Amino acid sequence: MKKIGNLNFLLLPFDKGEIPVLKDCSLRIPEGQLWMLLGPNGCGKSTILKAMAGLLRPNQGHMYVAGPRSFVFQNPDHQVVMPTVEVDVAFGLGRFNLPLDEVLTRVHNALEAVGMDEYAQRPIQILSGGQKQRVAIAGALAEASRVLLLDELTTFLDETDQMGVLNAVRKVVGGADPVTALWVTHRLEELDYADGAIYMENGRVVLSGTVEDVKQYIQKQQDQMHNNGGFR
Ligand SMILES: Nc1ncnc2c1ncn2[C@@H]1O[C@H](COP(=O)(O)OP(=O)(O)OP(=O)(O)O)[C@@H](O)[C@H]1O
Repeated sequence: MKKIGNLNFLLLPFDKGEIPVLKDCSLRIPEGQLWMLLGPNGCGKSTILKAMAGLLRPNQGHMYVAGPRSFVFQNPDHQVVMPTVEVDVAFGLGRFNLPLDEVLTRVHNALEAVGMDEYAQRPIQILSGGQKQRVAIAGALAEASRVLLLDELTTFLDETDQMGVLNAVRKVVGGADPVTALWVTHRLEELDYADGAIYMENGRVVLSGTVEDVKQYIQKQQDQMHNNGGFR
């Protein structure tokens, strides 16, 4: 078993039904960093993320993730469901049986961390998609999650909202209390916010390294595709 900072796991061959989706996947993300996970449609990015979050159970192999973790969905309407911002962030704390003072402190700190404190009393339905994503991330932080698993958060967002979410994640990852994040994306411009990147193909991790390494790999793939008339 591998131990890697606060995000420790080893994912061995993993079948979904009869079809193996992830094959010998093992990746490493240093604690307190934001890494991006990229790859063609259907290569297994969301499956890895969901397995790490405990939303999917590998039916072969072993997996180990250290530290409390939270999954943030592509569509915030599937996650941010309470009437106001403050109540939504507090919602997940119900199961911890905390004193009210502590709930309020955690909610305030989490909203501040994602730049949404001044929206605490606002109704959820007036928020933009990116603001809702930041509320979802605040919910994870309030629950003291140390690992954020972020699945294509910006797909439905305009540029302003996209920047708001990227900056919020960057800020919490670089904060005093180390948070580690793995962010699935198709948007190459988002790579510039990352500390490192991983590229997957057909259920395998084919590259894990610097942002520059992954950019070069993608460029090479695109050049090859271009030279082959659009097909690989
Ligand atoms: N519930 C499921 N049952 C069976 N196969 C599934 C299931 N969910 C996904 N798959 C298959 O697993 C493979 C990986 O899917 P996954 O959603 O992880 O890919 P992805 O890289 O996140 O793709 P995208 O970029 O399109 O979101 C695909 O072949 C997909 O069809």
